[in-house]
Amino acid sequence: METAEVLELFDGLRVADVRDGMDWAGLHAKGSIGPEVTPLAPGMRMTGVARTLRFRPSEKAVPPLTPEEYTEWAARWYRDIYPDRVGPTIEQGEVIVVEAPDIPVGAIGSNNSLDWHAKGATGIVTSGGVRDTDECVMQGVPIFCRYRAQSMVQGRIEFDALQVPVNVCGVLIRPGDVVVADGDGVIAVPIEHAETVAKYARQELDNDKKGRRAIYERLGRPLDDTVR
Ligand SMILES: O=C([O-])CC(=O)C(=O)O
Ligand SMILES: [Mg+2]
Repeated sequence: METAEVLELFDGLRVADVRDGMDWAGLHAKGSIGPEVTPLAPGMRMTGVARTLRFRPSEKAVPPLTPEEYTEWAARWYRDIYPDRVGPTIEQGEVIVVEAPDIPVGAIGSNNSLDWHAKGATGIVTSGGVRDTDECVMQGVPIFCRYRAQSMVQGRIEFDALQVPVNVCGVLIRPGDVVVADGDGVIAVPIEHAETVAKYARQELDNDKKGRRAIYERLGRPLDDTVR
């Protein structure tokens, strides 16, 4: 299925609707990432097709270096050990899904998140940490993460793999799966179930709109997009 088709299928669906669609498809135990992964700021939401990335802890010792030497050494880490492999590959409508080791590193920051968004990513989800968070919130690129972290990657984590099945807090996400995220968290839909899940998610959303619209009308409350 083309990414544009997936985006159309899931357009406007809330995480709650997609969760319901997964249940209708018999996938009760699948897809929902736990409440430890949250949006960086209220109101962030995204839908897209997964492009996956995995980082791993580094076993390399940081040698004794002068601050001047450190500048060169740190640049080399980006060049040789932690190159941005995902940036050049991003296509419009993708969510960047990052499996990161459980160590306090801000592998996602205001720079790479904005760059990936400019290249077409609708947002980012990571099992790891984010830094520059005030700037990330100001920039408004949807980011869903498990924690905030201060440290840079050098001496701590390495690039491991691109476009492999990843584990995000116990949920398997494969390249090409559908990822939907909003204030309720993040859910991943196996691409082979996308049509069925979206169909019944839409049924739930339509029913919900109808029900809430009737309450709005009873209250004389002006209609908004959530009930139209
Ligand atoms: O440099 C990094 O790897 C993370 C970061 O702070 C940014 O992208 O702004
Ligand atoms: Mg930064």
